[in-house]
Amino acid sequence: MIEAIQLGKQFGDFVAVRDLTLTVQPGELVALLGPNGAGKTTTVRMLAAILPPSSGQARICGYDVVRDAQRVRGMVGLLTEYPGLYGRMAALEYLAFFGALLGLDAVQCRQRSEALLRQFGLWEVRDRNLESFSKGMRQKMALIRAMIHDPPVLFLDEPTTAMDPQSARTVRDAIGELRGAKRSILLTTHNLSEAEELADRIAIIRGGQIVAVGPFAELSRQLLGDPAFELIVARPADQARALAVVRELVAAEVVGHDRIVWQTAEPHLLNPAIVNRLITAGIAVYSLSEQPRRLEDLYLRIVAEDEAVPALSARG
Ligand SMILES: Nc1ncnc2c1ncn2[C@@H]1O[C@H](COP(=O)(O)OP(=O)(O)OP(=O)(O)O)[C@@H](O)[C@H]1O
Repeated sequence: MIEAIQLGKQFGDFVAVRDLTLTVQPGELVALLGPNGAGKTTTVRMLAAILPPSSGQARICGYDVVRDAQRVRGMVGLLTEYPGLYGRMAALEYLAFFGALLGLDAVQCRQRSEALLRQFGLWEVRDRNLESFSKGMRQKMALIRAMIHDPPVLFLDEPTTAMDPQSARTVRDAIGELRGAKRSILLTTHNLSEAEELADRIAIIRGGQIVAVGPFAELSRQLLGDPAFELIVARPADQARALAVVRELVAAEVVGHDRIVWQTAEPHLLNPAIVNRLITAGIAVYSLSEQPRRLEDLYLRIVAEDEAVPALSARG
């Protein structure tokens, strides 16, 4: 479990992280999102006991990141954006070397290396030097390295940045596989669809402060309002009449050239009524569908705010 309580970091006069309170439960993956310079990496480095906080507290599985820093480092796995790997070492050899640095028993380390290399499809290339690996393979190796001591907490700092789509997919699938029942994972990323795909909860940080936290669906409802629906008529000539029919029941607008859009908290009552009226008016419906909510809309809404928005659903 990861716990941050009013965590803060100052570099000289500059406040990089302020009053950050966040919990990641065992078995949970939380995505920490925010613009460049928002304080994501600084937060991760404090939580991983690499950088001492200026204020507040953080605990990893109950151990304080300052008082028990050494123990905390043994409990976390950290994947950074540009992990340095020793290119002249073979994959298996590298894991043995790294495991020894972490004080792992050689036999256990070898077993765990084999299991992870097999899990990530790298067992066949275990004797190849890492410099011959593709970017996706290297990032998978970095993930295996972060996992070699089976840490209960994993920090993934922009794990797929600057990767081609196929390598990013491979790494994303690997992250999906790492979500053990008991592991807490904190992921920072600029890739919003990645966060949407992987995260149980989203935390958005801006100017060093968390401004929203919660499951995506919950934050969407809070910030983007009621679900939105769009209707397309089969014959373009019917559109003006269809808009008038819909507007008898709900405020609607035309979006793009052919979509009639409205929001409602009671779609199960309203939408059948709209369809009935359209049929009675002899208007053929091509489609009626719910507009998908995208994390990008939510993120831009929050991050683009000029004024500080109050913390939302701070179920830290
Ligand atoms: N060692 C340091 N000394 C001074 N300022 C620092 C230091 N490390 C980070 N900062 C500043 O703290 C702020 C937060 O940086 P941080 O790297 O945590 O942001 P980030 O959210 O990870 O950004 P990005 O998305 O660009 O990686 C930035 O303004 C950065 O310049």
